Amino acid sequence: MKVGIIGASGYGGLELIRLLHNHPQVAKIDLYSSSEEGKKFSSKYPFLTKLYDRPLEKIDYDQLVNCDVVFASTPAGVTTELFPPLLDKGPRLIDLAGDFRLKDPKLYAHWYGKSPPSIDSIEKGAYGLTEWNRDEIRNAQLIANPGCYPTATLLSLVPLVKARLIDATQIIIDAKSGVSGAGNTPGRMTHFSETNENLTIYKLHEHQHIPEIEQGIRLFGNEKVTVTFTTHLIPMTRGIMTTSYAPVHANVTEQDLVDCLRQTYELSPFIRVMTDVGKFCTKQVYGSNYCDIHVKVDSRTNRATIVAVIDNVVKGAAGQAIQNMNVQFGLDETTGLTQVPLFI
Ligand SMILES: NC(=O)C1=CN([C@@H]2O[C@H](COP(=O)(O)OP(=O)(O)OC[C@H]3O[C@@H](n4cnc5c(N)ncnc54)[C@H](OP(=O)(O)O)[C@@H]3O)[C@@H](O)[C@H]2O)C=CC1
Ligand SMILES: CC(=O)N[C@@H](CCC(=O)OP(=O)(O)O)C(=O)O
Repeated sequence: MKVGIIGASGYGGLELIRLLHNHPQVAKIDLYSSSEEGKKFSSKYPFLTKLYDRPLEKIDYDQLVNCDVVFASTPAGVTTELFPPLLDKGPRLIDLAGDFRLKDPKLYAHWYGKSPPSIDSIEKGAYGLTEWNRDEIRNAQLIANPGCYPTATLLSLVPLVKARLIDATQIIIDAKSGVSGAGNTPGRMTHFSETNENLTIYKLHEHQHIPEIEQGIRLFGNEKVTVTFTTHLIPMTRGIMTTSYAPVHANVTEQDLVDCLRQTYELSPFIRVMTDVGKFCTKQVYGSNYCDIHVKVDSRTNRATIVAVIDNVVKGAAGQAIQNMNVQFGLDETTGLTQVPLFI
């Protein structure tokens, strides 16, 4: 397969390169840049010396149409323009940004503050939460890869909502991310001296992933809800933990929740449901495509605490994007994604 990566120099792009490099079905990876075309990639990133010494290429439709897959890992708004002319021209398109995730263009305009793509192109896109949408993903020309926070949140909550085990109207999600989630563009929020030894709550009640989470719960869990969702920046590089709280319905036990999650994900190689854990942490998935889920019911309050961890740049971005590519090309879902987590 010939693969093109637009936004190759960003964090999502670099992670796509790292994972696709060892993908047995990928023969060639073209690296595109909107600002540094012609620059030798390994002079920008010396860690890629002897691996990617060639120059970055100018974004060029004539070249892109010859790819089997084009990934875009670009800021929101870019693929709204770049992708529609490539639709139905040959390559499968996989977008790591938010442009095509929200089915209602008014929601995209409101939460991202940008003009949405055309309805036609939104409709051609499949929401790429692999474990919940394999059939659509398999046949879609365009995949809207989920946001990092919605990935962890939806994977852990949807089975319990769908089975009507928790009260979805009362869900509260407390989420935390490492700073790589903000990408490699320097900004005040990720400045070392303001991130190190610090904990920041940000985009309070304004986070662009709120409508994506609500849409996912509606589409896959069949419940129309509004959620309380808060995001925090943690002084670490990779990792997301989402901690969700919801009342359990009458006569539902902790074992019912565990059984529901286990049965739902029995055939999903990247979802691990864990019980009896003394410690549950982001490092247990670091560098891997796993999403680990842990659930416990507080018998005093009758509320469930549902925790999920992912690596934001792997399962939350590049890894899930490659998992979706595997589904599209009829490959085993785990192809190229069998990395053991880097725990120490
Ligand atoms: N980081 C993460 O954990 C996650 C990120 N995402 C989403 O994935 C996307 C990429 O994120 P991330 O890699 O972190 O971001 P980065 O800021 O690290 O990289 C974005 C890249 O996009 C390219 N770019 C910028 N402007 C344009 C343009 N106008 N046209 C084409 N390319 C452009 C840049 O490369 P160049 O200047 O060379 O073109 C840049 O390297 C974002 O939409 C983000 O929200 C989703 C899930 C998780
Ligand atoms: C730590 C941090 O800043 N994380 C980013 C996540 C970026 C992302 O996944 O957002 P879209 O793909 O929806 O643009 C944020 O909270 O906005």
